Amino acid sequence: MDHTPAHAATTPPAIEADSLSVRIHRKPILHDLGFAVPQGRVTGLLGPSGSGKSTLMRSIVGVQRLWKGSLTVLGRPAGAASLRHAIGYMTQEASIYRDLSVLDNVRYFGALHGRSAADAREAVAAVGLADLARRKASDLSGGQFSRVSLACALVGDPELLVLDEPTVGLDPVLRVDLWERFRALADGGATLLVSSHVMEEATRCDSLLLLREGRMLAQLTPDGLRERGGSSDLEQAFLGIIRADLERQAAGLPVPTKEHAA
Ligand SMILES: Nc1ncnc2c1ncn2[C@@H]1O[C@H](COP(=O)(O)OP(=O)(O)OP(=O)(O)O)[C@@H](O)[C@H]1O
Repeated sequence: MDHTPAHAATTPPAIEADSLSVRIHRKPILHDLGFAVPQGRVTGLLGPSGSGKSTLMRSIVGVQRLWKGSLTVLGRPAGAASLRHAIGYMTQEASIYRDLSVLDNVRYFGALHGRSAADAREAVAAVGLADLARRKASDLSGGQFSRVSLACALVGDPELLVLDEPTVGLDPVLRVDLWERFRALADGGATLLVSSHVMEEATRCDSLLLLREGRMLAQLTPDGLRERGGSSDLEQAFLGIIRADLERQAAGLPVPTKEHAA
């Protein structure tokens, strides 16, 4: 199904990177990335463990210092103070208050964005925690805990949602519910950047960014991935692209870093 909104071709990208490099403790982590995340769509950020997904997300939300290149988010440099209310960010390690209830956590984050108690209840329900709204966060399971964190990112109704592995540890039914919610948010105009290890989730995205060892292997659609990777199975297709990249490296050919497809 084509989820491309009619305005997508004419609107500027929500996120644009040009020759972006990041070092941590002088160690190069992201290498000369060039890509564009379209507005009002769901973009999946996929890559093996350690490929740099979280580092890239931290760069986008403005908590990671850039070394070289540029990173523009909603038309402003990443990290600009004015972006604070426009971005919802869910980290891998849930950052919520353990001594507050589920609802109070979400109300607190909602209040920072001027949202009402009703908005907080709605966000709690959206992540399937309505029955546990009064439970203290410290008494939740790991999966429930991370869902509170997701509700905190959703409650501000931000223009851009950056979600670092939001479906890890969730049962399949809730996983499907959440992807439907992400789709509805994008249909309403929000931009979502969602990282995942699970290639099956890539089918739910409009656009995919494939990272490996800090380099952008490709930016394409799920169909483009199947075609370029030579398999209808997305996992196999990703492996096909990695193999082709390794062969290119072994042959001493230049390594592509910039992708502006999809
Ligand atoms: N604070 C740090 N100090 C040193 N190296 C770091 C630091 N943070 C990240 N790295 C390194 O940067 C690389 C990318 O890490 P990152 O967490 O961005 O990957 P990831 O794709 O999100 O991995 P995962 O899927 O396992 O969460 C890894 O090699 C990691 O060891």
